[in-house]
Amino acid sequence: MDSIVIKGGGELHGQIPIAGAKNACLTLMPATLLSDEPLTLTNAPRLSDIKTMTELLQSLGAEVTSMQGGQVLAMSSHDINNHTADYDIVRKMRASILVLGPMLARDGHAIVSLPGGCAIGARPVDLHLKALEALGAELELKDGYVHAKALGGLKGGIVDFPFVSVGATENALMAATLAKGTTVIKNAAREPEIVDLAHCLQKMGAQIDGEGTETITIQGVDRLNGATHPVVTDRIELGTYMLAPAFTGGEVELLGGRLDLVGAFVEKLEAAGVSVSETDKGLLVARKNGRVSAVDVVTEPFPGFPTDLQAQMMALLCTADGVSVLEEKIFENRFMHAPELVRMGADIEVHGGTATVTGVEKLKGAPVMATDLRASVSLILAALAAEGETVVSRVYHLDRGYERVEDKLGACGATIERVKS
Ligand SMILES: CC(=O)N[C@H]1[C@@H](OP(=O)(O)OP(=O)(O)OC[C@H]2O[C@@H](n3ccc(=O)[nH]c3=O)[C@H](O)[C@@H]2O)O[C@H](CO)[C@@H](O)[C@@H]1O
Ligand SMILES: C=C(OP(=O)(O)O)C(=O)O
Repeated sequence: MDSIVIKGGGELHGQIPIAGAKNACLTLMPATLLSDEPLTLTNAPRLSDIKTMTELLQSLGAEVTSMQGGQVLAMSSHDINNHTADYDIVRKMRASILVLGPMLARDGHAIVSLPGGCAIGARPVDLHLKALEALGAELELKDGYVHAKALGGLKGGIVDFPFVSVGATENALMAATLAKGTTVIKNAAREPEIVDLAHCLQKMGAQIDGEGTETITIQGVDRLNGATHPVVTDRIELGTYMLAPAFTGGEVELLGGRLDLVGAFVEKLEAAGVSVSETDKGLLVARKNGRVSAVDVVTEPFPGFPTDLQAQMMALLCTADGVSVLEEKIFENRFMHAPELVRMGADIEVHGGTATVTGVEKLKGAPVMATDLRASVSLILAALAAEGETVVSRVYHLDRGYERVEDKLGACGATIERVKS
């Protein structure tokens, strides 16, 4: 298993290009199952999760060709010749559940393994299933698999979510594009990845209104055509690298960065004393004076502060001046980075969904273990400004969501290398 070795100290200066969003690409790829014409995605990120989704789609009969080093994915799903998404692939990646809605909508049947929980929480899929039932699907859970049928085809209906779910909104949205009649999704997720999916589906001929708001209305059509679509910028990769100069001092320009993707996060960054400005090419982040200030953070669905940036923000606040309180409202077990940061000298107390961080002057390098995707990168960020050497092990988590992290940070002056084993 590879590890990442970082020697802390030294400001960062330079530019970092931001890739297309993992969480958008993983929902755009299953959309290929809705049409027998080709769907081409440009600006795809080069990540292990994309390879896993490629394998899953290929197992269902889709052709997926990766071009330009992985930045272009040409997909074609002339026929779905296997309607079962197997446990061995689904268990690797929760986004696999997103093939359920499209297969059901196109062919009226699908069998998909339940993804199960993961390190950050139980992560049930009941809302995905209820949404599909509201569109007329009959569902049965057998031997760990969801068996779904809609033999006369899906029918438009009202999908009223009790709380916001990104994944369930995506599954419902894709399924509704081919359902007969009108579907209204209430309390829909408003994440940029949902808007990106809706824009791609619109290019494929879907009739969708209200994406980016709480109510999405879909008028079902008989078939969808092919399209070419660029994957939206990864707001989580963007936020992660915006934090790098906040840890180390210096100035970094994030190429392709957009304020509208990271509004709530930027508010907190500025409150902590970090400056953010727009440039022709993206966003410029600088921390010119001493320590950052403590700030309180509550994670919420978009447009609130994203759960996927909570670990990285906590790492920053470990050396802030004062006491910060972070409340995690999306996932019940998303503080696994806290004990690892404590190994580096942080003062963090976790009670349920709340972490209280009392800033210390400096963290110290240590051997630490990545427990999940965002936890991994929070440890790398912390290590950039820590005294001495940090070795982050189990970085396969990192490779799910960040391409070439060592090259991107190394280009700005960080002392960071991947050690293969
Ligand atoms: C609202 C939110 O911030 N969602 C995040 C979530 O999306 P993801 O789509 O994975 O998760 P959801 O948005 O569906 O989950 C939101 C909440 O709803 C619960 N839930 C979800 C589905 C369901 O059927 N039943 C149920 O109870 C989840 O356990 C969670 O507490 O993780 C992604 C990866 O970290 C993030 O990029 C998303 O921003
Ligand atoms: C937890 C994440 O991804 P996933 O939902 O694929 O586990 C994430 O993107 O931070």
